[in-house]
Order: sequence, then C-alpha cells, then structure tokens
Amino acid sequence: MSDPIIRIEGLKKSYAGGVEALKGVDLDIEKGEILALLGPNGAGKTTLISIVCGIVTPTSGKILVDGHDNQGDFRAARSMIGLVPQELTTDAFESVWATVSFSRGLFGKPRDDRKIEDILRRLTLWDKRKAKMMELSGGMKRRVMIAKALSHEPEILFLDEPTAGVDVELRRDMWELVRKLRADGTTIILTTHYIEEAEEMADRVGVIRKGELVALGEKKALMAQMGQRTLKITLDDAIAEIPAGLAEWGLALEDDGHALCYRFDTHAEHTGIPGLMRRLDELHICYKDLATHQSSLEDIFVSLVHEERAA
Ligand SMILES: Nc1ncnc2c1ncn2[C@@H]1O[C@H](COP(=O)(O)OP(=O)(O)OP(=O)(O)O)[C@@H](O)[C@H]1O
Repeated sequence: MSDPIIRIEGLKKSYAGGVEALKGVDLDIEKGEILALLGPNGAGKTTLISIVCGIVTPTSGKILVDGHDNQGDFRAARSMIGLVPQELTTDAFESVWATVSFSRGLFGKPRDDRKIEDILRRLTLWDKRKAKMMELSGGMKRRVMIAKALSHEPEILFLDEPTAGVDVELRRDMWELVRKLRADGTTIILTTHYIEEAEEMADRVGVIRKGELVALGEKKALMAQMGQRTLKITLDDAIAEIPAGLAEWGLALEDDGHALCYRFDTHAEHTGIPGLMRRLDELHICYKDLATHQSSLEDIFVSLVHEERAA
C-alpha cells in the first residue's frame, strides 16, 4: 500500500480547563478514501480535525500531511487541506464570487477565474455568483462553504458535520457532491452524527469515544467483525409472552407476538441455534419463516456508546 496521505501519531490534546479531548490517537488516512468519523457529542472529533488543520495546537503527537509535518512545515501541509467547519462563517454582505475567490487568495494561490467558475458550477452556485451571502438559503450557504474550502484546490477535504440540521433532500445532494469529489481524487474525511451517512458514504469508519479511537475499519469488515446477527422466527400463531422454557436464549418478542428474535454472535463456537430450534419443537411452537440479518452500523455504534455509559 502507498504511504498514507495523512499520518497521525500519538495525538493528545488537553484543553486549558483540564479536559482531555484526545488521549493518544493514531490514524493513517489513505489517499482517495472517504473516512467517516463517528462519535457522540464531545468525543473529540472537532478537536482532531482542528489540530490536523492547524487551528488547535496539540499537547503532543505528530501529524504528517503527504510527508509534511503540520507544525514544522505548516504552510505546505495546510495548503493541501480544505476545511468546511461546522459553523457557517462568511461575510453576509459579500457576494458568492468574492467569498470564494478571496479564500483562494488566502492560500497564496494566483487568481484563476476559470478555476473559481469551475468550482461554482460544480456546486451549482454559478447562477448565484453575484448574490450576497445573506440572500442565500442555508443549503446554498453550505455549498459556498464547500466552494471556499475547495478554492485553493486541496487534495484533502475535511467536512465537519456537513449535513447537521439540513433536510433529507439536501443531505442526499451533499452525499452526491462528496461522491463526485472523491471520483475526482479528493480524499475526504467527514465527521457525522448520522450513522446512515457513514453507512452510505464511507469506505472506512472510525469511531471516537472519549478522546480515543475505539474502532476503525473498512465499513463492511467493521460490521462483520463487531456485529452480531439476529435470527427472526416468524410464528404461525402470535403468542402473548415468551414461554419460560425459552428463557435461556434471551429472546425478544416482536411484531405483536408474531416473531421471536434471537441475537447471536457469529464468531461464537456455539450459536445456540440448534438447541433453540429443538426447544421450539418440544414446546410445539410452529413457525413459518426464519431469517437472519447482520447488525447494522447503528447497532454497533449504539453498543459502543452504551459501553461508554456503563464505563
Ligand atoms: N476550546 C476548548 N476549551 C476547552 N474545552 C474544549 C474546547 N473545545 C472543545 N473542548 C472540549 O473537548 C471535548 C471534545 O470536544 P470536541 O468539540 O472535539 O468534540 P466533538 O466530538 O467534535 O463533539 P460534537 O459532536 O458535539 O461536535 C469536549 O469535552 C469539549 O467540551
């Protein structure tokens, strides 16, 4: 495998108040991938992004962006990165065109109107180029934030909660846009609270909890590795409660008593399924369908966050 485009080593951050926002994160980000960082509020996602983008200083640790140390060689490292922050920060009285082209200048890139036009067209903002920021809808403002972040042609784009508070339609538009950017070769790191977003978009998913990266992997592998399966047994006749004779399987009664659900670990030596089927026969509980499904990323995420509460 080629060198990662971003290498994060032993990253720690303690804020002045004593909050340990990152407790030693190691993470390699591959060129061209979409990596989704999931985590509950306050897990440290924004801190991680802000340090990589040079907005927050780490307490310790090292970050290389395409081999450039983001402290020792900050300008080279930062020029490769575009950041779309959570907050929409633009000048209300500026036009879309000025906002985006000014941003390019900030990175010392020579003026290139064709490039700005190209970016605005890709983000379907061309028709709005003369509009003032304050005249735009929330969704358009978000697009301008992305256009700004792309204005200096970065190879890496960080999106901090790109779809927080946007409606479903706009969220799908954003996903489409992110896919297009990836197809053009941009590496994308996004943080999100929406599991659906990670499931839909990401090649790899990282879960951050209390300043630590507690899970990281290819989306499908992560689901297979951490997931459990559920066996759903659809009964001929509904039952009011789970018979005592089935207690050891810890079943759940669903669909108004028409289905029994059994969660099992795919990696366990004994799944418990043969015994369960025998017991159903013994109890004369007849069923008409059996189906299993893999637990979703959401199930995995909820169980990780649950561990946090239990800890
Ligand atoms: N400037 C700051 N000063 C002190 N503490 C901070 C500062 N910024 C963040 N924190 C704390 O660091 C921890 C991590 O915050 P961070 O914003 O990185 O989390 P997050 O995962 O991005 O959360 P969210 O999903 O809510 O955006 C939190 O406990 C937060 O209160």
